[in-house]
Amino acid sequence: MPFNFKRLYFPEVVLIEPKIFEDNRGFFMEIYKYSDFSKFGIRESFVQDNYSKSAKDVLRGLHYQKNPMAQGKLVRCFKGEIFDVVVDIRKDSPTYSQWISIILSEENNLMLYIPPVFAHGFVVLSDYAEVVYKCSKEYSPDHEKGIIWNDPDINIKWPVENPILSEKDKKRPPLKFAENNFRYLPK
Ligand SMILES: Cc1cn([C@H]2C[C@H](O)[C@@H](COP(=O)(O)OP(=O)(O)O[C@H]3O[C@H](C)C(=O)[C@H](O)[C@H]3O)O2)c(=O)[nH]c1=O
Repeated sequence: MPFNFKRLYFPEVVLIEPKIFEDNRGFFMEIYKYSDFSKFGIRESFVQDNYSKSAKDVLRGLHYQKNPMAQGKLVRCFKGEIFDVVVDIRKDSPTYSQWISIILSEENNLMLYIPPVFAHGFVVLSDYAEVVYKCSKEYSPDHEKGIIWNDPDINIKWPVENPILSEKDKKRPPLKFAENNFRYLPK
């Protein structure tokens, strides 16, 4: 099995370590394979790939898309290092408004699977970070929503005090006013 899957504190969120094949030329790794992922329960088909480059201290997030365009994401940081954050925004979830973080980096090659009912964001720790991620639904501006990065009700311990944000992200609402119809469906 070329992947090692590990469920995190939110059991729906999965950390994936690809198997790296190194030789005198360099390295090779599979970064997604439907048959292995679906065996582990990640059965979503991905329909869009995204790629962003950000400078140090840039914070992108917290974002999600509303149903029926809610996006599952498979996130990788292949250049640099990011502090990646996932927030449970299901109002009926026992872990509602809680958050987890993981370092994704060029060094650790880790990937994060985030199901559609979580908000996602990251802040860049290295000089630059390049992030690619697969999405299980296409981008839909009409369904695109966000939550303010420093919402006191979530209280994320970001490792960057004054992050660089888009104008749009500066004006995101707090979680309590964030529109979503996600429901908690225990595994
Ligand atoms: C997300 C997206 C954006 N765009 C356009 C819309 C804007 O004109 C421009 C920048 O978009 P935005 O500022 O929303 O990009 P990010 O802040 O990197 O958004 C992403 O940041 C966090 C980390 C996420 O998890 C989401 O995948 C996504 O929301 O690209 C598109 O054309 N297609 C897309 O799929």
